[in-house]
Amino acid sequence: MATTSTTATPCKLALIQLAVTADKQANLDNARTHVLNAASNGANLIVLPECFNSPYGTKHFPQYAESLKEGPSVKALSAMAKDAKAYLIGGSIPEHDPTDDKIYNTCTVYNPNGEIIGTHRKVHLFDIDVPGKIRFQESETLSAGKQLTHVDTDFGKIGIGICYDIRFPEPAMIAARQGCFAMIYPGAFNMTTGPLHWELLQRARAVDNQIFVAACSPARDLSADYHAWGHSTIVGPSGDVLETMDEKQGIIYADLDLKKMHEFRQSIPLITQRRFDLYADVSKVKP
Ligand SMILES: NC(=O)CC(=O)C(=O)O
Repeated sequence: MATTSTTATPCKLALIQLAVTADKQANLDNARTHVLNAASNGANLIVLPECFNSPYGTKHFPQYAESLKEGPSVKALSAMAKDAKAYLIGGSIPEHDPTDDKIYNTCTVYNPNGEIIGTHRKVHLFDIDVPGKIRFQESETLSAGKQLTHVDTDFGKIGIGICYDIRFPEPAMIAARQGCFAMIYPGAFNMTTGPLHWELLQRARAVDNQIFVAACSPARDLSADYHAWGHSTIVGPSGDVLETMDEKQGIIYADLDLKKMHEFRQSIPLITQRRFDLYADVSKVKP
């Protein structure tokens, strides 16, 4: 297992639970106001929700999709990170890739100079059918990403997933074993799966891997087609909820203490107790 640094810069994480509307420019402006607000409160790692610039829905994705090179959202996010002088995990946006003419659910990540340091396309599409509750088929208009994403920051390495990606333990396991100290998921669970699984999955990914896990949702809008659960949450490496919130727009903060994470890993030393003679180390399996 790769080691996670103990001497990294202190990290103050902010999750921004944004109220998303049908007006893309208004969403970008609202994101900017909140990112600068979080930075003025000392946050140096700031996260936006899944689909923060568009309503969440398969019919909306083609309409709101934009190219990362030409579209307004990447430009706006880059300026936000630069002006906030903070790392920014830019939620996700419907991305149109002109090279293959496909649409992806894509998260872009920026350093404090406003440069893109990572791009994650949702790798597990949200295709579910819970009779009488919710049917959602992202694959009607979206294509799946083809790679896992880890970004290097002054705090250490961070793994990125988007929403449904959290249901699959392997990406978090691989990230932790390759030295990431956190997994961050912009996400938008709903009124059926939110109460059942939102917090449980974050705590599971955290406690299995002894890493920080955070998931950042849009605020709930009962006038929209899709009702987000909200409850953006930050979980510590022992599976403890550090901060959480209700369904309304707002910001939560937590100091991510890597020293405490390493102390906890020494108390319960899963890292040295694994039995790779009995099961595979997925972080080493060749695709
Ligand atoms: N919206 C998602 O991608 C996932 C979700 O809501 C769930 O897994 O539940």
